[in-house]
Amino acid sequence: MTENSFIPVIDLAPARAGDIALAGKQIHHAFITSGFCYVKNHGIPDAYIENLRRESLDFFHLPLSEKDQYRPKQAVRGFNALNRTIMYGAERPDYKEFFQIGPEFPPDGMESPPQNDLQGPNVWPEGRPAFRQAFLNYYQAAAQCGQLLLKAVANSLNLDSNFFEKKYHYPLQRTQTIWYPPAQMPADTTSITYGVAPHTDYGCITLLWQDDTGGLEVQNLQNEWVPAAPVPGTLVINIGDLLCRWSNNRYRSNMHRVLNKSGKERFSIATFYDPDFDAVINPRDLGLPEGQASCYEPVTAGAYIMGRIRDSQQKNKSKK
Ligand SMILES: O=C(O)CCC(=O)C(=O)O
Ligand SMILES: [Fe+2]
Repeated sequence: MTENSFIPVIDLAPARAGDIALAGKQIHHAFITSGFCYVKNHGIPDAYIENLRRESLDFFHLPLSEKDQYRPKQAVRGFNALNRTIMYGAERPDYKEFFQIGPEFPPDGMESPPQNDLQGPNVWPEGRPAFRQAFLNYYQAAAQCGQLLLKAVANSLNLDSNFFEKKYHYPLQRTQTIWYPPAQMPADTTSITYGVAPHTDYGCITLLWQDDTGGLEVQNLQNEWVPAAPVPGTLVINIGDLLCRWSNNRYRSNMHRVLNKSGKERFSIATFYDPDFDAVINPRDLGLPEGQASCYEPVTAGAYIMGRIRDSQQKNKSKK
């Protein structure tokens, strides 16, 4: 199989014009095979990407002491420094910094406290209104693209095209700008310094913009690592463990990793576009093929994602 058919490029232009069927068919093929595809004509304006890239790099290039004022107080919002995230099962922390935002809660003008651990106010660097605006513009455009992709996913599973809308009233969308400094080999060179160690994503669907540096790799059907090389004008889309579970394992949540061997910095923007905290994830609702039993009990999206986050924190603690 060529890499191209393993991670196909899907044109979203017809879907954006209202014809979802072709995208549905292509997504079905991609998600039962690699769990990955590229999408072009995704609807996120180039200017939004460029503005967020420029604003984020300006921020990441600041001294650590300045960036660290914006470290998360809750819900991983804000600036996360180098060496502070470690993937489950990994030897050493990921060699990346990232800045994360999520849905603003409580919404402007409301006083109520956050109702769960994934909610909370965003953290914004002081004196950088253009950073905030660029982030919010991208965040909203990524949500629109996420909604369109989920229509295609619904079509791909022969569901009503609005199936996921009912599960996405206040989605758990997390958008991160990620900075991979030029990698340095650790003194102990027996283990590799990953930008992101091998992992699967926790949630339903991930939308990733990557610059032209390269370094993202995906496992093929022989469990070998193959590059998901940058394709100009596209996003990389992959599914996570929650959609795999929801689809009763028909769709593949595939292992991937980042190895920045370029000797240069790398920049990417990841959006984890996940359902409402309270959305019930029940494989039976996605229509089980004839004769297939459900492999999983229903679970809420929030409980599942929080459980995965807690699990990884505990495993990492017990490693130390
Ligand atoms: O930066 C990338 O290319 C991928 C990042 C990723 O896989 C993640 O953050 O889950
Ligand atoms: Fe990932």
